[in-house]
Amino acid sequence: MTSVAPQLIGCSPTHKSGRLWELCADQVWGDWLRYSRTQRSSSTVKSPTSPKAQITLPMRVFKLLGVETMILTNAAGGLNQDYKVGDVMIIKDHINMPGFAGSNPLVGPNDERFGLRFPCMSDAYDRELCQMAHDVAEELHFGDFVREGVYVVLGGPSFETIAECRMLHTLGADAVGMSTVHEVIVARHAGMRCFALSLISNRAVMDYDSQERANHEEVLETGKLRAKQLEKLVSTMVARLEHNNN
Ligand SMILES: O=P(O)(O)O[C@@H]1C[C@H](O)[C@@H](CO)O1
Ligand SMILES: Nc1nc2[nH]cnc2c(=O)[nH]1
Repeated sequence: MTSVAPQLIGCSPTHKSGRLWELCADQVWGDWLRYSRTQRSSSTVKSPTSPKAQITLPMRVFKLLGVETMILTNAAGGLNQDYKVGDVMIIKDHINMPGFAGSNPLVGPNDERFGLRFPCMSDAYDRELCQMAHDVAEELHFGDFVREGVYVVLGGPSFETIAECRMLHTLGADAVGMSTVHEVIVARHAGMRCFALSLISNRAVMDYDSQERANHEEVLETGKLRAKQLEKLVSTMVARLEHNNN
């Protein structure tokens, strides 16, 4: 899901134990399966066990564990021409491109225990947490590589064509990737606060004369270069959140 593991906030060490995780996953998963079997036998309602519902199941498990705030990270290609490889983008908003074609993790029967049938997404990324990230970045002297922008998700796993990159940039996206948005939609549906960062691991190729080619090796290399600083940024935010909660 992410190049740097998603951070769990507000969870005691016991909560992170594998066994408890399995129990919660079993419970949620079992409920889903039972529910979808009933729905299938009595109507034409779509099964909730779509791939997107499956990959976002951990968000619901986090919710059941009492997690209130989600911090997610990803690697993304930079569409914004001012961005450099190694920049870190605070995600202020997203474009759910698969959603335009009806692929949304919430497609299927709505489980009212988690949230509304039609959840709002205009407040998907918590503004207070974005501001906290800017403040922490300044304090850590990371200001010169921390940005804020719009993330667009595509289905992957192929990287984009030049025409696609140009189109995405025109649509208002600053970075393009393959994850995070589905998790944020499910987390917001369940009422969790969300904050997300993109590491700009490569430049999206926008020019037919360019010799640049998106490749996974560069993504991994950039991830290694910034890992320590990203860890510092996120762990400082977590400490501040814990302090503010006490
Ligand atoms: O952090 P994510 O998982 O979004 O990373 C992107 C998608 C692929 O895993 C990888 C491609 O290089 O980067
Ligand atoms: N779709 C997409 N995902 C990425 N993940 C890291 N870099 C990229 C990219 O250029 N495009």
